[in-house]
Amino acid sequence: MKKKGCEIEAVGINYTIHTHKREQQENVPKVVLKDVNLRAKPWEILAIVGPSGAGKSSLLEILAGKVTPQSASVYVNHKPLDKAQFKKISGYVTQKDTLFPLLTVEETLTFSAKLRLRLPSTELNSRVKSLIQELGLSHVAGVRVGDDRVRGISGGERRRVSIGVEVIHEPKVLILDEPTSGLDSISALQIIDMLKAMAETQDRTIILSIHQPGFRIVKLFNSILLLANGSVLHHGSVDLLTVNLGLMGLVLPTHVNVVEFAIESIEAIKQAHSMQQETQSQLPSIPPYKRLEEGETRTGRCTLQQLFQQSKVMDEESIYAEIDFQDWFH
Ligand SMILES: Nc1ncnc2c1ncn2[C@@H]1O[C@H](COP(=O)(O)OP(=O)(O)OP(=O)(O)O)[C@@H](O)[C@H]1O
Repeated sequence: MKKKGCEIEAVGINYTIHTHKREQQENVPKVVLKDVNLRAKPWEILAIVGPSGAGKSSLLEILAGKVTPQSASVYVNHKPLDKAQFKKISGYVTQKDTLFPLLTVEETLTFSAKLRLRLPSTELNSRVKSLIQELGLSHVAGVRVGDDRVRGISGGERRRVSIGVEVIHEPKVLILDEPTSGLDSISALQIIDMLKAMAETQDRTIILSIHQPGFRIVKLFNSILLLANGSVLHHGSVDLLTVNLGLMGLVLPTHVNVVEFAIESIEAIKQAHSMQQETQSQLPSIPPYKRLEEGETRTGRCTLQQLFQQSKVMDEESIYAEIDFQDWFH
């Protein structure tokens, strides 16, 4: 039987908020997201990265249907998103754990199961037990969750419980805001490892945001979306990010992972973009950038800026296909 999954595609997300500052009479508009496009595939992890304030949480909130932007077209398996339907097939784990501190791990998941599933109690209990095992929480099943004031399970275990609450109904899409925030590197890796297994074994599409992922975590991501000031600077594989940075003259230092390096180099990337835009405007022979469609390839010349934009929709195979690299170096 063919495996089923959910491909998510978002096109043209624009989101502006109006903030009110005490000293100002009027609301001040702030662009949070600007023309954001993304694609997330089943069995894969798409990681949204970028400096603080880049718009990561806002983007996830929009994808999870919690916030409505001014414009966006979201498709699930090439069909326009139906919010009510999407709620049933997705889970959204917020950055902060919102759990009842006095309930045990098992009670917490049972409570969530009763709310979300209409199953006879024996089936419900067995679902909870198998999920506890999958989450690696068997050793603390009977321990209360706790919080900052009430001693309970560890921070990493609490994150797992939060994920468990959102996957009890076996959603095809899982959206997580900073699932590793506040965790040590080992616990963070264990969480991403668990999510990777959830993506690969359960046909799940995982979209998460993350701050400063370590080397071993970065290796587990299938795709990266680099955001800065609400704009996408890269959308594609980790290897493609390394290639693109290299083309901009940004050579990855040894012992620094590419995501960390890209975030540190945001200003240089933006500068390279604007230099390319300038060059482009002075070269009328270069055709204006046109977004490539699936399966379409481009022939002839291409500026660095165009290449970088193309990386939002192309994968490694096609990027090397028919681009004349010589132009950039002469
Ligand atoms: N409801 C809001 N009110 C005021 N400002 C907001 C609101 N929502 C988003 N913003 C602003 O929009 C920008 C993006 O915020 P967002 O939380 O999405 O960024 P982020 O990349 O997730 O940041 P962090 O990594 O620090 O969590 C920030 O400048 C933030 O202050």
